[in-house]
Amino acid sequence: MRLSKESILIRHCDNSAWQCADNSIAALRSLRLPARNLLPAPLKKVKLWHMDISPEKMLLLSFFACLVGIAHAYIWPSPQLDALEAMRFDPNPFLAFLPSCDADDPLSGRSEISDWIRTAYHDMATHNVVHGTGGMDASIRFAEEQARPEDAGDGFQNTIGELLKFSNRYVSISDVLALAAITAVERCGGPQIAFRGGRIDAGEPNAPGVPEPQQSLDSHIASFARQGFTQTEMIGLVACGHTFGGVQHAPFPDIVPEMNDPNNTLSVAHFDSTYVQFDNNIATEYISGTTQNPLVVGLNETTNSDKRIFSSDGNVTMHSFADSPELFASTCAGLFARMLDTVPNGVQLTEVITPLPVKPDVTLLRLDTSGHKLELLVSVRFWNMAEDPARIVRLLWVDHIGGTSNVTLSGFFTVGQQQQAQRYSPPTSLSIDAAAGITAMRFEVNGKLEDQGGIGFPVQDDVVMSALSCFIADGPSPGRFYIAVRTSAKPTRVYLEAEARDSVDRPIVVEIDAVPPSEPVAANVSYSIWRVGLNANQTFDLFTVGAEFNGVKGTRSGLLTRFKFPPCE
Ligand code: HEM
Repeated sequence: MRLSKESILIRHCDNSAWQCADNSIAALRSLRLPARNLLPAPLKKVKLWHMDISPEKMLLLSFFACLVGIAHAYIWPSPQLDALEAMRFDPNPFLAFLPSCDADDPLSGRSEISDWIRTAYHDMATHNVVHGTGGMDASIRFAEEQARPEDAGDGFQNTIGELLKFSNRYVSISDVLALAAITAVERCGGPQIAFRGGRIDAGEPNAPGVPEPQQSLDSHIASFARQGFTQTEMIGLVACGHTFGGVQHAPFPDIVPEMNDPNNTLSVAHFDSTYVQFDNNIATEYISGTTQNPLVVGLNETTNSDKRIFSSDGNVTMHSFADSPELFASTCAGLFARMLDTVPNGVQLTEVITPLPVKPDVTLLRLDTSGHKLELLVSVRFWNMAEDPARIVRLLWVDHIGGTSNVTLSGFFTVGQQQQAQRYSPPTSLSIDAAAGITAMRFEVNGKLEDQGGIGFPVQDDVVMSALSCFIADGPSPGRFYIAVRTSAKPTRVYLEAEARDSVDRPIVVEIDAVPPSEPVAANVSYSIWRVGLNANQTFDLFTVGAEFNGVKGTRSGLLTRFKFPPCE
């Protein structure tokens, strides 16, 4: 196996073998290999990614796995997909942060999760399907957009203020906004919604384009058409969104009067009677004539936009929603997904993020202070696996000289969103002979091998952090950092990739070069130590290790925090 410069287009294997053939044809074509015996089928580019295995092997594995019906989410590791998958499924600060479905302050009448859903819609609604501009790109974070009458209210500012910090180089601000809306719907009684990553954050505000309540039905139909939705889909999307929240007096005094209600201090007129829950009451109450929706029964007919929209097809769509909560839920799942996947031209979303059945997590791989041992902090998560104290899980790892070592894993506990998952890890970090190193991991579960269909879980130990690194808590410098470079590897550059933000808050990476040792490295030493050259006031918390080989750059570690190292003396 060697580092491949090829990029393979692989499409997630759904359920059918022909779909898989589709994927494999795409991959074959990308490799310029003949695909004579396969039926041609429409191809869709989904994701470009680089693997640490030869593309030919990857292709064959993908194809045969698909043909025998083994659906795979993606091949580990893939830094972006790993990060998106973890944010979607693992317990993490983002999911822990999301509030409950109840009103943020039960007496305010307002609910935070509704803000997140409305924020996602307003971000998307600038899309122009003809020109391919606007869409889910987090342009709603710009004060200029928020100041427009079409974006009245403080919900956008609040949402961005709360969620922006969860974005990073792999999960854009707009990915976070999309996932927040999805999680809000799913947690509050709604259907599962497909989540893709890969949105790209705008560098400036988009052209205006969010519909407003006082506008005519014709202009709303035209507006949704510009966004890429038919009239029927418009009715659906508005009903799906307006199953949450309501209209607040402060930004819309002409629609909702001051209520002077101690149980609704912000004077919010809700769209339905269950405004913190996803259900079809928005439709049943509308059809039964009991609705209090301020955009249906508001005193000012001009601003009754929901009334005009819902009745625009003779109430056919709303009747169908009222008759079937299941139809409403499945329609909303599809429409929300389309809304969130509406992106500017040129943005290539990932495949739908599904949980990896077996997912290692290399928290840290570093050379110890003696220079003779590699310390590996690793765990593995098995998705949809029930608890079983009698289960025996082993980690086997392969080294550079053809040896295999193993350790029995323990300390499992239940993790995961939506389904049961089990995480196993060695009792302590593994101490690996530095000369032998590590090239790949495999797992054994009650004797059954888990190795990604034979390719194993590759580990790169050519450029790793050195345990000589240390952090400074409060100082102009974040610490002193050293990178260990395997003597057999000949990188042209080695650097830290520090997480930072650009002038418009987009996550970026700042490369900080490391310098090689000035003295020649002794022949019997496995790693040379490179020193990272920090400028004054160059601060960061999160970083990865980067290396360049003959002009090809690659990230060599998971996201590390400088606090993983001891304080500097
Ligand atoms: C013609 C189209 C639409 C119009 C005119 C419209 C209008 C409004 C208005 C005036 C509000 C009150 C905002 C506030 O008081 O802060 C609101 C709230 C809301 N809208 Fe829409 N909307 C439309 C479509 C949509 C769509 C398609 C979605 C989502 C799919 C959506 C989701 C929401 C949500 C969740 C709220 C509640 C916000 C909260 O309670 O904080 N809306 N909408």
